[in-house]
Amino acid sequence: MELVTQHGQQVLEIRHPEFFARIFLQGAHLTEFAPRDSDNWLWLSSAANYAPGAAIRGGIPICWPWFGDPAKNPPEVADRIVDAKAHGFARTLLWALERTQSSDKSAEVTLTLDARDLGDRFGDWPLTASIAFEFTAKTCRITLSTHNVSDQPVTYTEALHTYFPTSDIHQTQVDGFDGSHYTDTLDNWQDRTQSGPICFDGEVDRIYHAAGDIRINTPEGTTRIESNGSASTIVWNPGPGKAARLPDFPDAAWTSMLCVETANTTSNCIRLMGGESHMTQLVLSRG
Ligand SMILES: O=P(O)(O)OC[C@H]1O[C@H](O)[C@H](O)[C@@H](O)[C@@H]1O
Repeated sequence: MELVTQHGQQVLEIRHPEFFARIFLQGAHLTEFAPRDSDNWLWLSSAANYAPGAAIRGGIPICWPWFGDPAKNPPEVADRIVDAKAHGFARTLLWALERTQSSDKSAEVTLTLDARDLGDRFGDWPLTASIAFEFTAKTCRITLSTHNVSDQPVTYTEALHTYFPTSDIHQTQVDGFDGSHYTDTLDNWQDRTQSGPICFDGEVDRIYHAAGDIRINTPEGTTRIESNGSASTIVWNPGPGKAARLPDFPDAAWTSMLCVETANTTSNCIRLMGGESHMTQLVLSRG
């Protein structure tokens, strides 16, 4: 493992005989995980903005301590938000590298963020976050832990906003939500029920009130997401119109990516009593 400078940022490169991974310390942002002889399991925009304070388009941005538009969050979350950007502040701040460890089979990296250190500009969030990455030749396990360090209840929302590649979004399906309820944010936030696999034909932006065992089937094969401690899943593809409006996103790239986000949001927000913690985990595997 080596800390290097890339695009003017501190980046931890994990060069293991069995796999390669790259984590930006800003945002504790994993942009690449590739077992030996494999492509990157994560999609990364060729037009990504790596400037300090910008969110990298691709990989796994950490949305914390709120997901999405502040105004769409439960009042207990929205009331704490001072810096009214979408998806919280964790994805654009520098995390501390807490621990690294590797063996002949795996590598582990832990980074932390203490929201009490940030000052008034970010509001009153008496929370600490830690993210643990565990890589092997066959899996990528990510655990986001949140701890309420105060003696009062604190409510937050979150997402591990994973970008996946596909060679053709029209031949891509997401399995695991048949019969699940979701909120269609593109249709007045109406509640609907999924029937069969999720298919893509233009913009999709949905909050599924379900999680668990998910399969992304693309022409290249199947990626599996197992989640724990997550009760929401966001499924997003910008379609041609939104893709053209996003500055860090090539116009045609909506056909070669999708996001399936391991989350706790809207009515599945997490309310931590003083001293309590919560863990949200995803495990990626292929085949
Ligand atoms: O552009 P960003 O702030 O990174 O957000 C990218 C996307 O994230 C989520 O998936 C939301 O559901 C989308 O509505 C949003 O467009």
